[in-house]
Formats: sequence, structure tokens, C-alpha cells
Amino acid sequence: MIEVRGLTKRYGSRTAVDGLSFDVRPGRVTGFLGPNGAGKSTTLRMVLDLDRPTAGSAHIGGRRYRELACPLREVGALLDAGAAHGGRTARGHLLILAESNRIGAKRVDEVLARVGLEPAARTRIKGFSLGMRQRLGIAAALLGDPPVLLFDEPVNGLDPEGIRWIRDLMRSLAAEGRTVLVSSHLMSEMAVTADHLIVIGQGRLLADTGMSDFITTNARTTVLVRSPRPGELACVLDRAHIASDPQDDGSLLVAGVGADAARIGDLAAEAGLPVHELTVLRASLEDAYLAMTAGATEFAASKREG
Ligand SMILES: Nc1ncnc2c1ncn2[C@@H]1O[C@H](COP(=O)(O)OP(=O)(O)OP(=O)(O)O)[C@@H](O)[C@H]1O
Repeated sequence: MIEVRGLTKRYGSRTAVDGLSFDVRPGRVTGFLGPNGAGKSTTLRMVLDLDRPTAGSAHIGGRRYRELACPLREVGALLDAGAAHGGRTARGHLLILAESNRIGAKRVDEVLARVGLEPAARTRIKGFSLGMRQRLGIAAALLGDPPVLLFDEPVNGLDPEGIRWIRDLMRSLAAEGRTVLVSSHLMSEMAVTADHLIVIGQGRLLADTGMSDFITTNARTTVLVRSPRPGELACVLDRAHIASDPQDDGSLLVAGVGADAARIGDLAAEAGLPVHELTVLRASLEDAYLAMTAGATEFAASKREG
């Protein structure tokens, strides 16, 4: 469990993180989203005590990072996959980390196997591809078998196979009961990886909600209705105060509050109009995310003007 309370970071006159409070719970993947510069990395750095908060606190399992007796056993993090020394081998790099945290060599071999780096264990890191570096960074995060894991943009620059591998890993870590917080810009990827979302904009909390609630609340569902008599159907809907938008192919799209497939179907039946298709077009996470963050930008702009 991670508990963030009133977390604030100012760099001079710029407020990067602004009174942020949220919990990250175990047993599920929590996606951490926000536009560029929203303050995600700064937040993660403060949770890991790599940056000092101007105000507020972050606790991991009830303690601040600096109070953890053996941090690697409490929290694992992938912040910058390029951080390992290029002259070392993958195994050598992990052995040094393990030794300084009193973790045995057996665990090094276990994590190398878990991330699929066994064949490259004795290869120098400077010859590693981006995907191999990400795997090595994840191996380091897993070294202490920690209950809490933080990943900042783990799929950056990975090929589809690497992206799928990370997705499966995140989900299996959560299924083991761990707390998993992952930031990403790839909405399609987040949509299939995360169970819960924390969205920030300009350092402030915009949403802390389940994935499906987030989409339902922030993006309009649309209903597509197709009838051989679209003009008459549009009039029937109009009389029920449901606005429809005629499409070139003869179908009608109904968005917003009137987008209720059952009601549209009932109205057509009452009017004796045939319906050949009635489809609920669900919004994507990307639609919902863009709608929400666009709103946040407008809000910030009007606030500044006011
Ligand atoms: N060391 C620093 N000195 C001054 N400003 C900083 C520093 N680190 C971050 N910032 C500023 O704080 C804000 C938040 O940055 P941060 O990197 O946390 O955002 P982010 O959400 O991780 O963005 P991205 O998605 O682009 O990585 C930005 O405006 C950034 O310019």
C-alpha cells in the first residue's frame, strides 16, 4: 500500500506537484496517467525519497522511504532503465545490488529467469537492446521480492512482444497480491493492463477511480441506430428530446444523455418503425482521458484569466 497525503513540490515559482493525496492498493494494477509535465515522475521520485517534498508525505507500508530498514525488500522501482553501468554484465550488476542489500546470489538467478534474461546473464550491458535494459531494470526492481512496485513508463520504446510481456508481468505481480503503480502514455496499453486509475493534471488529482467508471464518467457513450426509415425515426427521437445525427450511410448516431439503446428501441417500436441495427459504441480509455485532460487544461486557463 502506498499512501500519498498533501504531496507538494515547488521548483522556484513552478508548482510541479500540488497537494496530491491518493492511496495505491495491493492486488491490482493502478495506472498513473497525466499529460507531459503533469508531475508523475516528480511524484514517484518523492515516494522513493529521491526528491524532497515541499509539503506533504508519502508512505510505503506505513513508513516513509527513508525509514525503511531494507528498502529493496519493501519497494522495487523502474525509473530509468539506462541507469546500469554498461561495462558490467547483467548478472554482475544484479549481484552488486544484491550484496549491498544482503540478498543471496540465488535470488539474482531467480529474477534473471523471471525476466527472461538468463541467456544474456553474462553479456555486458552496453550491448543490450532497449528491451533488454527494461528487463534488467525490472529484474533489479524484483530483486528484494518487494510487496510494492513502481514502474515509470516501462513500455517506452518496446516492441509489441516486449509490451505484451510487461503487461503480463504487471498483471501477475498484482495477482500475487502486490501493489503495482505504473505510469504510461500508451492509453490502449493502459486500458488492458490497469484495473484502477489515478489521473493527474498540472500536479493535481483529476481522478482516482476504477477503469470502467472512468470511461463511463468521462466519455460519452454513443448509440448507432439503423432503420430503413431514418427520417421518420429522427422525428420520433426528436419528439422525445433525443438529438440524433444522420450519417452518410443512412444510420443515426445518438450521443450523450439520450444514448440509451433500450429507450431508442422502444420509441422505434412504439412508432412502428423497423430497426435493422442498434449498437452501443463504447468509448475508449483514450477518449475518456482526452476529454478529462482537455477539461483540466481549460479549467486552468480560465482560472488564470480570472
Ligand atoms: N528538477 C527540476 N527543476 C525544475 N523543474 C522541474 C524539475 N523536475 C521537474 N520539473 C518540472 O515539474 C513539472 C512536472 O514534471 P514531471 O517530470 O514530474 O512530469 P511528468 O508527468 O513525469 O511528465 P512526462 O510525462 O513528460 O514525463 C514539469 O513542469 C517539469 O518541467
